[in-house]
Amino acid sequence: MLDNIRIAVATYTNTLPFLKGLQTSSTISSDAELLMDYPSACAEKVIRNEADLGIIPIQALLDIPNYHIVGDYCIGSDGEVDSVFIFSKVPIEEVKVLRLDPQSKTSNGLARILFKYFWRKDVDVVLAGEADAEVLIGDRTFGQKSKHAYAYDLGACWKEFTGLPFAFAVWAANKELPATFETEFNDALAYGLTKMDEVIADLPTLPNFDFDDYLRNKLDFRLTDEKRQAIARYLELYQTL
Ligand SMILES: C=C(O[C@@H]1C=C(C(=O)O)C=C[C@H]1O)C(=O)O
Repeated sequence: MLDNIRIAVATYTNTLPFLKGLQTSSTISSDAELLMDYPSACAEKVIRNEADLGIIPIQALLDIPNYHIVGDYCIGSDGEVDSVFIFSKVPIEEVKVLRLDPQSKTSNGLARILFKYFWRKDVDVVLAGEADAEVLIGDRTFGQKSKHAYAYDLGACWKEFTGLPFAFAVWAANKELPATFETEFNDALAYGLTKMDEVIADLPTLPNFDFDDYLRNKLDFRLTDEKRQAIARYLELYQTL
């Protein structure tokens, strides 16, 4: 039995309903420690065993031996997600250099998958420096869509490519966890999602971004069979890059 379970939680708005549930649950607050960071850093913590479970970008599942997905929820969408983009100076068919987002794992891989198999186009991929297009995820994209010549929503592009919804990140552990903990954990996530009104009421107002629409309509937190299919498809394609 683990005394103090370490949970890596993303600092993005899309994780706030889950965070509310985890902070409200007396069992989770007494048995667990919440470690807050951006998504790629949450993954590193679980990979390096500095956390026992966390919200894991699905690409990083490939780096966690014996991972197991915990519970029935994810950060996903069925089409447009409104916080995962390729912002570009030119139309997608003219992109030569693509810059990745250091805070992302899944969406960086998703952009490369889409270039290769959906747009069928070779691009140079860089981690920093000049580029004609960039991957950008999370809160840093809010209200930015109209400021770029071209914006491609990767949730929408994936749906057009596969006909499937998508799960960008899932709750996953790097070890066996007590079944009672996993049940409490999943119940806490479910409870947090019922508190959406409170989560939204606490958010600021942004000129070009609708938090209500984002959290209630664009994001889809249920880890359905179709999303599990999407994860399997993504991981298969990622390994051919
Ligand atoms: C929809 C999003 O999903 C995120 C995208 C991730 C990624 O690209 O690695 C990881 C975690 C999720 O929070 C987002 O944060 O905008």
